[in-house]
Amino acid sequence: MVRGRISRLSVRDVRFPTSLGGHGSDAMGGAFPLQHTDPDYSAAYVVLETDAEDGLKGYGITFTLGKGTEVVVCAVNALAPHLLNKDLGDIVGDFRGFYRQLTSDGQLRWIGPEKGVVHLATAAVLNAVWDLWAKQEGKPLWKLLVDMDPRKLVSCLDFRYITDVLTEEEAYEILRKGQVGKKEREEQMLAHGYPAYTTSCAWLGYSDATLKQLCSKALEDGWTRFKVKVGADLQDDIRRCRLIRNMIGPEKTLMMDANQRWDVPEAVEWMAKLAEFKPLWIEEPTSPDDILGHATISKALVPLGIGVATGEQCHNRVIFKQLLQAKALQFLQIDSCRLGSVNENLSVLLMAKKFDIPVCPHAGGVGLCELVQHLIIFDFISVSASLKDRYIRGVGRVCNQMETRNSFCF
Ligand SMILES: C[C@H](O)[C@@H](O)CC(=O)C(=O)O
Ligand SMILES: [Mg+2]
Repeated sequence: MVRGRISRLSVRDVRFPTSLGGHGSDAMGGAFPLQHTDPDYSAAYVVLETDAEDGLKGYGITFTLGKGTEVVVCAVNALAPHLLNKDLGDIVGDFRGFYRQLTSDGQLRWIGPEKGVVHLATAAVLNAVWDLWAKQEGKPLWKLLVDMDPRKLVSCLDFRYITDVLTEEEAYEILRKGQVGKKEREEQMLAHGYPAYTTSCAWLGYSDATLKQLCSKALEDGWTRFKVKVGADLQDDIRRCRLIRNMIGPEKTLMMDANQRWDVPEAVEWMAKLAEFKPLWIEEPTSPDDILGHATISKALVPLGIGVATGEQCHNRVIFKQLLQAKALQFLQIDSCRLGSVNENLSVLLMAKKFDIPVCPHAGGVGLCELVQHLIIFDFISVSASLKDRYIRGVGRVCNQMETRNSFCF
């Protein structure tokens, strides 16, 4: 039973100096060889308190990089009046309405709508609401979602702008069919976790020596799927991809990530040169807003056996809808903090199911690995019922499989 009135919303600017070690570096940003040298992994960290006696708090974040956090914190504070003094029961009782209320704020909508800083702030705030709801129900978020009646679940989602590909009734049907075999899939997740890959050995700013050392360690730890950053300098990419492919051998999976570095023809030409290293996908080959550009790249890379993955900077469900309609991606990468929290992420999971495209969430940044596992475990148990071509991003810890954990955020 949900209870309490939101009595306090606080938001903190949390930063980690990851740039000092080149962790998180990619091909976007300053000119080569500088690259994206200053990604300080950060989060706008929201805490919700209620007047209920249980003392439970809701924790929500959105992932940011360094000083961008200041702007998101400001946007979270601007959204706070929508939550303060509201009953949690009223919020989750009409969650679609509440999502609409936040994304339609008359003065904030102009700097969105449903995109950019204001949408990142919406994600942080709503992530905290979902966390609080799950905690009050005494369940991890994935379990709250898995156990929820499909009618109630679809009532939390905003289908505005996507009904041309997915209506509420179709979403309900997907979830209704997903009830079959749910128990077995839940047991499978609890016993074995979800397949995972690592990016931790091959950030662009790492020296070859660091790459080798981290890759050996990852192999020792049992990892079998590796992502390497590419896109700044072709000869450098060829050397690094050869190095990593030689180390992992021909059977293990290699993914590549260009972080939006290329124009469309350049992406195709560049990837033709990296095809010998057999990447499963090229991630973010060009601007995240260029739907038709992604479609062109996808089409050109099919004969090379390379898929296109994108989504970590995809604004909202509308862009994902068009990426799916345009056959512009083979791997869909939701981001738990860029889309409007669980509400909007679920609508994208359901569209991906309809288009039969595997979802491989973006993670790795502060808190993202924790958040996305709830979404993807729900996806497996209640929506996709498949692990084919689906991988979650892991950091450090357990190899190849993300274990299920207890809370949504921390
Ligand atoms: C700047 C970030 O570290 C970015 O490179 C992350 C990313 O692309 C990924 O995790 O994938
Ligand atoms: Mg990426």
